[in-house]
Amino acid sequence: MLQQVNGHNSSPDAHGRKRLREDLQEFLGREAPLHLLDDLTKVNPVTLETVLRCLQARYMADTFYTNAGCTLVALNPFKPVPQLYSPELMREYHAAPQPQKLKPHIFSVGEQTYRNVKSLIEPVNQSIVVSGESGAGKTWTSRCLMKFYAVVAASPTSWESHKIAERIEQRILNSNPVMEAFGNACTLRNNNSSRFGKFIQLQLNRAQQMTGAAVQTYLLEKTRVACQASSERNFHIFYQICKGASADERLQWHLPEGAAFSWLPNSERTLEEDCFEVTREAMLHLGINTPTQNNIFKVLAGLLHLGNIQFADSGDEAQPCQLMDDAKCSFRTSASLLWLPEDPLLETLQIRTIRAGRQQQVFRKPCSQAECDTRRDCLAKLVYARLFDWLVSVINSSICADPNYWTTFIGLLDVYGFESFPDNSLEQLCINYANEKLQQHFVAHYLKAQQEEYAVEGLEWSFVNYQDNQTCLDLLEGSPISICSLINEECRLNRPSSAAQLQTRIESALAGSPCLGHSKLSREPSFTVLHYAGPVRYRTAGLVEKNKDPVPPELTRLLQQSQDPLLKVLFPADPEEKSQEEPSGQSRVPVLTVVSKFKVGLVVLT
Ligand SMILES: Nc1ncnc2c1ncn2[C@@H]1O[C@H](COP(=O)(O)OP(=O)(O)OP(=O)(O)O)[C@@H](O)[C@H]1O
Repeated sequence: MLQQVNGHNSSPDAHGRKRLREDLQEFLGREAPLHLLDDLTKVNPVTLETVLRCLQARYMADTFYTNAGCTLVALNPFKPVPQLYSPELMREYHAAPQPQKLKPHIFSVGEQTYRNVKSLIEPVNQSIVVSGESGAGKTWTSRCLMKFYAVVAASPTSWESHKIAERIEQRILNSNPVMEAFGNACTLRNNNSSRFGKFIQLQLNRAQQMTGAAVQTYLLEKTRVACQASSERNFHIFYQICKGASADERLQWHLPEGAAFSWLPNSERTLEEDCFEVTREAMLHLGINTPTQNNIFKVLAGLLHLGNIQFADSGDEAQPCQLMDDAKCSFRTSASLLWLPEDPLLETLQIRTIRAGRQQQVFRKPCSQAECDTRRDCLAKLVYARLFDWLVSVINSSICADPNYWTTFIGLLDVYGFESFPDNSLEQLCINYANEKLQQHFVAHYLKAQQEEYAVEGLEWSFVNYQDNQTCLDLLEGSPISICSLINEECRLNRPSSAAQLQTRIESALAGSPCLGHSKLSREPSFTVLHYAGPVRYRTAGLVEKNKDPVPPELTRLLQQSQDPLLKVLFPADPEEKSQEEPSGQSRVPVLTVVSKFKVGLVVLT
């Protein structure tokens, strides 16, 4: 954020403050209404108040887009706005000699990006970064841009190629409802919150027609399958099948009306996202036929029943925990829907196998009640995450163009927005880390672009004190010690460590960072990061375990035994696989943690 323009110092003296106040009064008392200012660079003086007053005035006048130099600020109208995204308007921006001279709009950004790809002698790929906090409207905006390109980048010549293009565009648009059904959920901030990040590559041929697309996803919040914060929901698809299944399907999937599932909280609330038919239709267009769809929904129903399985404490460490009486039916139903043999399923949930010693002897250790629950949850997360990845690959194979048929691309980046909940864990840490990276990228490129523009125009300028978030990034990912490295180290050392010890380690090793706040008032062990968008308190309990994301090999092997056609694809038998019993305490564990994988993804992205 620029803090000084047109001669106002960032830390003015008394005289400077008086002048700033006068200028502020003059600006706010101007005759020309504030809502007519369509570029925030015309706001003078630039203060938080003047910028917000300008945006507020435009919002009140139903004007939701405002330029800020080369950036577009989009306000979420939170209501349908007629004609704001009509095909006629798309064509108007597309046909305009200078779209940037029209009213600020997402279509203006879309069109300029399109022309940037087109006009250059050497084709150069372009990307649009859609950023903002959760609920700001990023997914909506990305969807609008995809619709825009589906209209303007489709100008085939013959009728036949017109039909082909239509199919491609329609398929690309159909990827949205499918990915949202499986990857979005209702959170405290947003009824349709994306629980994964995505980068969509819209592929263009030499004639600038859209010939295909590819989707890359980042870090699906798979923990949501088995654990939902209060007042939040599981992924939409679970509600869709429970609410939208026909009587026949209910019978097949064992989903009688009014059945209670502990992994389906707040199902009495009906959202517009509970649209099963739309998802099915879109899946069909993407080439996922009805039998395969039914297979997917049957497996999901199996996971819902799995969530109703409870174990009773055995009271004796040497004895496995047994199923609670009222969970036996859910257990059998789940086993049958997942087409898994009952005894091995039960045993895998109850008993851990450990290899230890020189001879790599195999020990079988009954799990505690809590460990049984963890293994049950792990099984569900494993199935759901593989299913999601498989869907993305199916979508890609349906929409991706042959590399010979495209030369350039327009990228749309829609990552999860900045999050701060009462309870924040590894998911929020990764999400907010990604947002810090984007913010840094944005600031660096925005200021660079502005300076280049000023230089071309021969203007003299003086930038001071823009909000640099490097110190926060150093705290999160810096070398040699950062929050990420400390959490990774705990995973690597694989030593028993309490949440309180992790807090102490972070606080002492990173005490010098101005971005590490104190969580003195917090009862639970935690640490606070002062992000560019505000402070967030992260609970340390469970961080290391989530970062390891351990999958007991017995669970994978069990799923490889399934006779279900879909699970056979998701968990193919691997004859080469070495014996993979859980390593004993002294053995090395894989160092590829959730955080390190996520970091690699971010590096590739930026
Ligand atoms: N331009 C718009 N016009 C009308 N409604 C909108 C618009 N943009 C967003 N909304 C409304 O706001 C809701 C939240 O928007 P969206 O899901 O795009 O947020 P997001 O930034 O992607 O959030 P998250 O990071 O949680 O995924 C939408 O479901 C929709 O109801």
